[in-house]
This record gives sequence, structure tokens and C-alpha cells, in this order.
Amino acid sequence: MENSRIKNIKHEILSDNWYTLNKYTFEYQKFDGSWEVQKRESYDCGDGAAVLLYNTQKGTVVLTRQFRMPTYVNDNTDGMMVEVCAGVLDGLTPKECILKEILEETGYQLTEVEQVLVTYMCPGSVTQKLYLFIGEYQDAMKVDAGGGADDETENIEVLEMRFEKALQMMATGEIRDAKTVMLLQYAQINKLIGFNS
Ligand SMILES: Nc1nc2c(ncn2[C@@H]2O[C@H](COP(=O)(O)OP(=O)(O)O[C@H]3O[C@H](CO)[C@@H](O)[C@H](O)[C@@H]3O)[C@@H](O)[C@H]2O)c(=O)[nH]1
Ligand SMILES: [Mg+2]
Repeated sequence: MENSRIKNIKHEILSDNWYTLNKYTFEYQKFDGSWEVQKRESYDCGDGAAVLLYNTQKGTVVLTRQFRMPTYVNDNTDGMMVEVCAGVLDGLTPKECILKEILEETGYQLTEVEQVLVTYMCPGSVTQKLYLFIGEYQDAMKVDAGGGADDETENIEVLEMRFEKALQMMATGEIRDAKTVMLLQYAQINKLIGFNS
């Protein structure tokens, strides 16, 4: 942490239940040189990793569908979200984490993935840094049904669909999860998956 415009940082924990809600009170030096006190709440739900699974021969991607409470209480009628496979690091490296999540959530066993982007998803209020990967899957790599870890209440549906269909769902707003939009657009810009229909 290095910024000479910040001093006297005080930290309180407002809630420490599943994840941690912190409150920081600090002094910030304005452009005119004067100092002002600022207060910022900051939700720490850990860093995470996400992956776009794609198959160039079939022209398909693998996505997940699950209930997301925070979206349900904010305009998402049934609360269901179509997303790339993702999870929180929980002490693992981003690559170790995403390989584990791919197996747990989708049932595919990959050994190689490529990190393509690192993003702060909501920098004004959430600490989370998200490592974004792409990974090529083959049918032979499917070793399990997926659906989420047994000890977690995830109830994840695995969706394999044509890449064009995923792009269409993004255009209609059926896909509106930020990490998923970023990775689908990454694949589109970099022509990872050809249209051979
Ligand atoms: N009991 C309980 N369980 C929780 C709570 N919050 C999350 N969980 C559980 O914690 C697990 C987290 O699953 P992961 O696969 O590791 O994470 P995720 O929820 O898919 O994704 C998170 O990370 C992504 C990438 O880092 C994010 O994109 C996403 O928004 C979310 O923060 C899930 O079983 C979820 O149900 C809670 O408040 N209480
Ligand atoms: Mg997950």
C-alpha cells in the first residue's frame, strides 16, 4: 500500500459472518493540498477465479446456471444467473482454484487453462480481484456430472451451448453477469471460436 495522499487509516469490522464487511476511516489529500476525512465500507469476499470453457471443433462453450440471491433482490425476476464457472480462491492459487471449480461445477477434468485478464469487479465497494481464464475442453474430459461440491449448497446446472447462442443471450440480456460478458467478448475479439454452423 503506497499512496502519500492517504494517511491515518482506521479500520473497524462491521460484520464478520460468512465474509467480512470492513469500514475504513482515513484522510485523503485533495488536489488543492488540503486533507479531508473519508469513510468507506469495503466488503471482503475473497479473491476469485473464473473460466470460459470452450471447444473449437464443436463451436461450443460450457456455462453454469444457478440461483443468485443478491440479483433476486435487485430486479432479476427469478434470480437465476447464467455464468462462466467461477469460485473463490480459498487459499489456492488462481489456477489451482479454477481447475478445482471446473471439476466441481461442470464435471470436466482439465489440466491446462490460460489466464487472460485480472479485474477488480466492483472497486468502490468490494475488494474482490478476479482472475479470468480460458480453457479448452473436450468431451473425453467429462468425468462427472458437476453441479457443485457435495458439501456446498450450490445446485448448479451445467449448460453446453453453441458460442453464437451465448453471444445472442448476451445481446438479449439473458446473460448479464460481468465476468461472463467479459470472457465471451474476449473470445469474440480474439476469434477463439469460429462460427462453422
Ligand atoms: N452458508 C453460506 N454460504 C454462502 C454464503 N455466501 C456464499 N456461500 C456459499 O459459498 C460457496 C461459494 O462458491 P464458489 O463457487 O467458491 O463461489 P461463487 O459463489 O460461485 O462465486 C463467487 O466468486 C466469484 C468469482 O470469484 C464471483 O464472481 C461471485 O460473485 C462470487 O463472489 C457457495 O457454495 C455459496 O453457496 C453465505 O453467506 N452463507
Ligand atoms: Mg461457483
